[in-house]
Amino acid sequence: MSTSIGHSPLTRGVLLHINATTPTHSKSQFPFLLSLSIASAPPLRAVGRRAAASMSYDKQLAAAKKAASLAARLCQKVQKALLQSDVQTKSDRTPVTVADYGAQAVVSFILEKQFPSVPFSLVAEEDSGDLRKEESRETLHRITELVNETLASDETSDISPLSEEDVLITIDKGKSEGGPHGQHWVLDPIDGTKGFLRGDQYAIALALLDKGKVVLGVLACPNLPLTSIVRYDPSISDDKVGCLFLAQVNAGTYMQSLDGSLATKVHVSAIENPEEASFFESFEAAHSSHDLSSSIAKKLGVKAPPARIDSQAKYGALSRGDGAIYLRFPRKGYREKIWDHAAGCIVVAEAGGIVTDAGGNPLDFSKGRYLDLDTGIVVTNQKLMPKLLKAVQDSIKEK
Ligand SMILES: Nc1ncnc2c1ncn2[C@@H]1O[C@H](COP(=O)(O)O)[C@@H](OP(=O)(O)O)[C@H]1O
Ligand SMILES: [Mg+2]
Ligand SMILES: [Mg+2]
Ligand SMILES: [Mg+2]
Repeated sequence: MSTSIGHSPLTRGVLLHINATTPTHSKSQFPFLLSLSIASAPPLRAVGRRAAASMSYDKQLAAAKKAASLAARLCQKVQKALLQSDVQTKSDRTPVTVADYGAQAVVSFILEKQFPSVPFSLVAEEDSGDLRKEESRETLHRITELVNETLASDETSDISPLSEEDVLITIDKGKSEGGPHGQHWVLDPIDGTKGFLRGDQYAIALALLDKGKVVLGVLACPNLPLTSIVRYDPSISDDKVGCLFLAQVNAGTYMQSLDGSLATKVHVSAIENPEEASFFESFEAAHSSHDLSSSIAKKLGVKAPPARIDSQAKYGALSRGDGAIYLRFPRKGYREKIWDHAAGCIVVAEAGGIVTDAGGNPLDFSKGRYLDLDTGIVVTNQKLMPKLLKAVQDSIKEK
């Protein structure tokens, strides 16, 4: 038995409203979180453990937040009225939509414009190859319209519309190889495209690497409920949806609603007894072996059925304690890409969790576009990790 989590946004409003009884927080409590406008980004300020750190990424975090929020706006618009012609198939047979391309263009454009004096490097999933083909003319036209509408909807900016060629060039800024030197943005414009197409969970995932380490991450999850996803039943619940997770190295992870009405510090689950832990895995069985995770859960005595969720929304949900474990075991030979994990990884780590491969090694984002890891990805809190890794390694041996 399993729980599949998602909802059709066609039947639900995605705009959020502030509940009068919900506590809100002053700007001074969360200096790096609240402004969508970069112009009014707060001054650098030590926050918590970051006081000891030598480097602050406040400005980059404010820019990332603005870029991901605008990209989420574009994606929500497309998901509400998805056309058949909005979807294409890439050469690796995975789907891509006008929203994947549009979101990549929006994020790339905003980030480059924001930091004109530093070399811009972006490692992103999509490229313009297929869009430059004759048969994609209409698709490119639609993407360009979407990008221009989205950029124009940001009342803080005043830019002239992009041409189709500008959009193609902006998408292709994402071809950087990343690596261990300098700073690189890492973007998955829509993580969980299959979930997006089903009307379920997806995320805009944006991170910054500095000398090969992830130093900030933003996850925009337009369909994630503000309350726990494990108890969420979209057919009967009218919980508000739309979460933004923000993490900066040594400064913790915060969550707010996508409309900016809430900002709270989040922590991973403190559960120590695996019997009480619920676990997350991919909705798509082709992305991660459900059999292997079920044998691990059995060994640990986990009682709850797995919660199957698309995208890095799993990392976001885990960072606030909706569940305690996330297991991912792709088929042998599959190479994980850095944009599928960079933002999620820091969101969980700054909330007190650990992300490793099946051998217990931390993920290494300094090797270029791919992660080079030992079988699978394992995520949980500090207390559960030793037991979990033992169960993982025993189950892999038995396979
Ligand atoms: N055979 C496979 N094994 C593992 N991951 C795969 C896969 N095919 C695609 N993916 C990745 O799984 C991601 C979605 O993860 P999840 O299963 O957690 O929703 C996809 O991201 P995109 O949707 O950005 O392409 C894609 O990169
Ligand atoms: Mg993809
Ligand atoms: Mg992805
Ligand atoms: Mg993607």
